Amino acid sequence: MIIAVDGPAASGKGTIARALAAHFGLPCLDTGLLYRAVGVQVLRDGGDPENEADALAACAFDDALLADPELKTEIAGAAASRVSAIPAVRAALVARQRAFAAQPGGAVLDGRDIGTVIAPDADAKLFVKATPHVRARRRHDELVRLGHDDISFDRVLADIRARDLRDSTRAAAPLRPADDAALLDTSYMDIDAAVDRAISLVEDRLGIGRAATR
Ligand SMILES: Nc1ncnc2c1ncn2[C@@H]1O[C@H](COP(=O)(O)OP(=O)(O)O)[C@@H](O)[C@H]1O
Ligand SMILES: Nc1ccn([C@@H]2O[C@H](COP(=O)(O)OP(=O)(O)O)[C@@H](O)[C@H]2O)c(=O)n1
Repeated sequence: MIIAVDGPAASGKGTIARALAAHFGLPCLDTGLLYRAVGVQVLRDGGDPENEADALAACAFDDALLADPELKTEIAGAAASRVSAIPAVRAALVARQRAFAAQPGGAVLDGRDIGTVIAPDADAKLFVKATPHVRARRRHDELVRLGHDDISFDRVLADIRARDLRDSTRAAAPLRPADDAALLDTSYMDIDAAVDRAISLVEDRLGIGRAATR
């Protein structure tokens, strides 16, 4: 069983994807980390995240980078958003994501194009959203918790708006809900409520569990 979870920055898709994976006993891949790793690698190499050759060279990053706390910064997020608009970079990362999705038993993947490009035949698709202000508040709180308290709320909000615009207007695999995705607006839900709703929506799609017996 493949579950695709997409949505904009700090909508809660990663939290929901991990909870769904735990609930259904599936492995989970945060695909944003791959793009963040490419973005950080370009910067470390002294390259330009919008230069195709620089970004493509960075796709050969060492997997140890995926666990580096630097990937969580807004600088990494902005660099990820830039490299991810380059079709050759997306192409270089597709096989790894599809292989993860295709493992026996299935998987949960979260990102921007899981339901549209990586796993268009996923058994269940969610598109998680929330208002920019709510997302910026969540991301700012998270950054402060992680010790990155040198960034203002207004800066995080501006970064999120810029990333939303770049991610949804690019030609290659733009951020958009798949036609058959269930929409989940978490603006006024706490984590428990959002996870509970996500499980119900997936069960609904699969025709199992609570939703089927309601
Ligand atoms: N429904 C929610 N209510 C409050 N905080 C949330 C909610 N969902 C996620 N968060 C918090 O917001 C931050 C971003 O969530 P995350 O799942 O990483 O988002 P995304 O993967 O979409 O970027 C995290 O600190 C997470 O704990
Ligand atoms: N499947 C994906 C995942 C991320 N990305 C890009 O990578 C950036 C960082 O993704 P992320 O999921 O780690 O970011 P957050 O939503 O956690 O802030 C996004 O802004 C996208 O530009 C993408 O293009 N496709």
